[in-house]
Amino acid sequence: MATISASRTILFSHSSKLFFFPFKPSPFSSSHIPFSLPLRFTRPTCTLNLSPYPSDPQHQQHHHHHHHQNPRNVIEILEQRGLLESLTSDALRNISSNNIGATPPLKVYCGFDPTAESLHLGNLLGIIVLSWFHRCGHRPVALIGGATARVGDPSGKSLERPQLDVDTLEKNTAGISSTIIRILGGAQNQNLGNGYADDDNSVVVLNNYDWWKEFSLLDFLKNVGRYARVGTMMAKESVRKRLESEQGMSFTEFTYQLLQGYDFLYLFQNEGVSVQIGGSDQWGNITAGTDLIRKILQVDGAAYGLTFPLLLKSDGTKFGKSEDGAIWLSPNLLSPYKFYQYFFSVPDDDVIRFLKILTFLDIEEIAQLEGEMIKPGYVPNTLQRRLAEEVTRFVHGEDGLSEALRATEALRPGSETKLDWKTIEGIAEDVPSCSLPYDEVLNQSLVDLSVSSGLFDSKSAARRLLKQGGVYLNNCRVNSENKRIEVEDIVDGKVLLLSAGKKNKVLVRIA
Ligand SMILES: Nc1ncnc2c1ncn2[C@@H]1O[C@H](COP(=O)(O)OP(=O)(O)OP(=O)(O)O)[C@@H](O)[C@H]1O
Ligand SMILES: N[C@@H](Cc1ccc(O)cc1)C(=O)O
Repeated sequence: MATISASRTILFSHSSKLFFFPFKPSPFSSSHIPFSLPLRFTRPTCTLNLSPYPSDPQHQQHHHHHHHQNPRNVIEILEQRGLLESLTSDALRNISSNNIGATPPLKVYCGFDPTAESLHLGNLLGIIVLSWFHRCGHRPVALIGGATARVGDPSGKSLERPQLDVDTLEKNTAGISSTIIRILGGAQNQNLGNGYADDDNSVVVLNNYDWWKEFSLLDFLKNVGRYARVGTMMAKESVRKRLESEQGMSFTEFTYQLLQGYDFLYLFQNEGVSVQIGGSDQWGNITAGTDLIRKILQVDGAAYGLTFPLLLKSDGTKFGKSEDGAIWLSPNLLSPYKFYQYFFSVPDDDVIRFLKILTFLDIEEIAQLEGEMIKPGYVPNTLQRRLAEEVTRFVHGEDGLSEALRATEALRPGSETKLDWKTIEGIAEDVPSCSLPYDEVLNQSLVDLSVSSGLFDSKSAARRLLKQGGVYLNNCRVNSENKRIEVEDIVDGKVLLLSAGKKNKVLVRIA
């Protein structure tokens, strides 16, 4: 919670200064005063593997020599893994080779509109691509679209987005920034005080509301709108599609591409950002930015766009938030256990593709795993387990992964893992549950509770299984027929888990 409220205060506390025009010609000028202090979150080098190789130390050693001799290019890596759809210019390949001394690091940005409380698996691709740039020595910048979320991106949407109120936007912004910081910056190491600690590992998080809130309509029309051609704007897929639809398109949504376009120009000029990345549906908005930079700043070939393909399920549908069962990245909306389970059960057909796109495992190692999959004696779900571990660790950290593993083990039929509150919470949704008042649980006989909680239909059935040693309380076998519930049986004073045999479980919550 501390993280969320801290980043929230800072994200909204800037007093932006007025816009100044004309634009400065050089994006790399160091004399500019930023409109607002960006947040930089630093993590120590020891926890972040900045090499384009996996975190496995053996592998790193193995590749170390080769790595120095033949530094790898982030664009090649993305291409190899199925993470590259389009580039605005092939010249980006040349300037993005691994920068050990050779070329200066690039600043790369990806924007996220706070239209939901949490990011989802589709949005994770942007974070992963930012992380690949980071691992190859470049600087990632995450932009929260506090302003653009008020307008609504028509890209890939057949209907106008609903208007969000300010409270919702702020809540969403807090949630999304804390996720990005947790994943890319390491929340426990965030450096809230001295914003400009400019070391290699810092992750910058900005909010575009900071520059849009003071921008007057007349200034916008004069300094941005004048350079945008309506014909070009109408030709964007996001606009064409919508104009064909019955609902049409509002002027507000029509201007979205110029807001995102100007963001790129702003970041290019004030933050030295020269690359924008996004899903393939963002192509129109990204090129709006490179166009504005060319026309307004009169610089050619200095700003680049890169898109990645949308992540699809094997049935061809997109991972998003609108359909049910969204894979949320926030542990408040989807427990690390559930998140882990999702990847543990992906079909064999998807697992290799997902390992390439969603993990940082070496491509050679993935090829080797693929080979094992078709060998006789392959234990089903071995690759899924690896996938689930890697993705859960990246998104929820080592703690989140062990929480997921503990819950998985606790739910295994016949498990005897000792249960703590966190583990029980993690599995709660997967087990039927009931609520009973404290005094109907404490001092009750286990036989009575097994019936009142719905685990058994009758006391005689409960007694029979108890005698056979088939009844478990919090995953421990109960040996006495006369067992009564004691204070310490109620985990954290809130909950206990009853099991009949290896599979039937019921969670008793204190009402
Ligand atoms: N499945 C995906 N694969 C890759 N990128 C995605 C995916 N889903 C969303 N994105 C990226 O994240 C951006 C933000 O998506 P956003 O959250 O606005 O929409 P969504 O959740 O995809 O929409 P929907 O509400 O239709 O499910 C998209 O513009 C896209 O670039
Ligand atoms: N339009 C992007 C978010 C975004 C917002 C502002 C930007 O400058 C860049 C990207 C999306 O819908 O995901």
